[in-house]
Amino acid sequence: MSTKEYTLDEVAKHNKPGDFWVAIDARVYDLSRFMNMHPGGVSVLLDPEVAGQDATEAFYSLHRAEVLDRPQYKRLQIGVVGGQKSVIAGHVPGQLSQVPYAEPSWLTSGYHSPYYSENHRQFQKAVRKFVDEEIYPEAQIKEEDGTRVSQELVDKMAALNINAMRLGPGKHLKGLTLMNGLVKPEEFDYFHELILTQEITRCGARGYGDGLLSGMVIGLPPVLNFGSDELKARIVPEVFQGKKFISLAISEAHAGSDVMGLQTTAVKSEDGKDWIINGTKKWITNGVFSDYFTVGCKTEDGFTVILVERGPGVETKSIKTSYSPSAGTAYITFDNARAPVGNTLGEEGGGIFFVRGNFNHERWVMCCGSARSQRSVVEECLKWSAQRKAFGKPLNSLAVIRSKLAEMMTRSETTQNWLENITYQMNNMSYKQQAGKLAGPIGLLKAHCTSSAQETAKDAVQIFGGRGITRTGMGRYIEHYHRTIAFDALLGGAEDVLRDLAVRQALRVMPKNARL
Ligand code: HEM
Repeated sequence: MSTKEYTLDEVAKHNKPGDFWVAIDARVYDLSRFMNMHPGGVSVLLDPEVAGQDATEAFYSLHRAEVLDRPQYKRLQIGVVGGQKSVIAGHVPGQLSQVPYAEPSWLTSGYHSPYYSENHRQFQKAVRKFVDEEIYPEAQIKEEDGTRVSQELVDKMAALNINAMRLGPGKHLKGLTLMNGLVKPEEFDYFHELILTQEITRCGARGYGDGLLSGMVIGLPPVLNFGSDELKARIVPEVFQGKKFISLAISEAHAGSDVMGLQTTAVKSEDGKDWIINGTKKWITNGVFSDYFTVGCKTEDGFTVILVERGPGVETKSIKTSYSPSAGTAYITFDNARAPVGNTLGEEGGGIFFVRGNFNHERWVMCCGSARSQRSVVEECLKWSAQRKAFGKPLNSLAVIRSKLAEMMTRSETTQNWLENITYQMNNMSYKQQAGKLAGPIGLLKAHCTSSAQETAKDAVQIFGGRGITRTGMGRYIEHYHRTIAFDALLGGAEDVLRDLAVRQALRVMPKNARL
């Protein structure tokens, strides 16, 4: 970047087509050649208040700050304005946002929390830096072009054991070096995992985010918890190391939340050595590029979960959903596909219990993501309503806008605070206690998260207007959020089903002698 100094008077001399400069935030840009390619056209630039002038306000009311970080535009800068300092705070990788409500209170200066230790804080810093530098840039590209996460990034995540940490605390972390030794495996808890999930969510690329091995997050725990020792020794390390990919294959065209209505069958071969699997699975995240599938099947004794390896009889094809194909969402067909009986996860016929248990963790992870992305929407709306002028005043001078902001902030804060309470319970309960006591609250929290997220998405589009439905430019985050918000509300159980689950669980423990 050139640091050659110019005065505003010098800049003002270059105000014609072919010889055109502007100053933006104390930096001088030569747009002489670019102006004919400018996506916003030439005429806006030739406005006497822009041509050769300090166009900072005009620029930031029409472009995201990141535009100037793109390499092709960075090189348009020829120097700086002498005696002026750049004041616009763009995003600095690894740093916390200073916008109110843009960070959870535990990360906001002057606030306190009983839940997070100094180690959590160090961990958050390291994860944010990694996400901002390594994941965020790739996420923006791949969400658009639809290709899957790069092997290079998967390898970097594996080197820090991020893949293993995304499965939460537990024996699977034993002996691993986590985040270059920042946290000891035995000290890693659900708050570390919450941090990891929330930091990754900040990328704001919903399809790519799911493509970033979320199939592993939900598909590997049944192997870890219920696979034979031989199976675990073979599968788990190669998945953690990012050499092989796995997904959870439960839902079908015939049934989603109604797990007992599934139709895929598994019968034993004549010699009793193999399962023979027939049926289909739909909406399987990461299925397109998975090597392994944790498959829910109807068997003689009920519902059995089997690890099926990609091979003869297993076909996957991409389903076009409203988010990016980089998620690898698949339709899967099993036509006489085989899996050794040793690949049975848990007891034959007993699959429903641990699939339900597995759902708790999956839903909690989704709550972590939902709470964080709502917060990012609040930040976008606070910034936009401060910089956008309507009727000669900033948008936030309108009471109706402030009222929407208040609702959004409330929803974002309630979800995070409830989530932290549940996370604390998880830290202090055994897996079995969690399955018994937290299925209802987690179901309720997830339904709350996703319904409030949908309200927030709707409000954000109103605040951003046309930009909220435009895939590029100022509203791109909001457009994406609004387009993809329904995913959270469906994946891992539909809202009504989860609310009902919570109420039924509460009714089960109602004291028989309770009276008004
Ligand atoms: C370094 C200088 C500039 C660069 C690199 C630049 C680049 C861009 C780009 C990439 C877009 C497409 C929309 C987006 O991705 O955000 C755009 C749109 C636009 N630009 Fe610029 N621009 C520059 C300066 C200016 C200035 C000084 C004005 C003055 C008013 C201006 C007015 C506009 C307008 C009106 C649009 C259309 C916005 C919309 O569709 O909402 N640009 N510009």
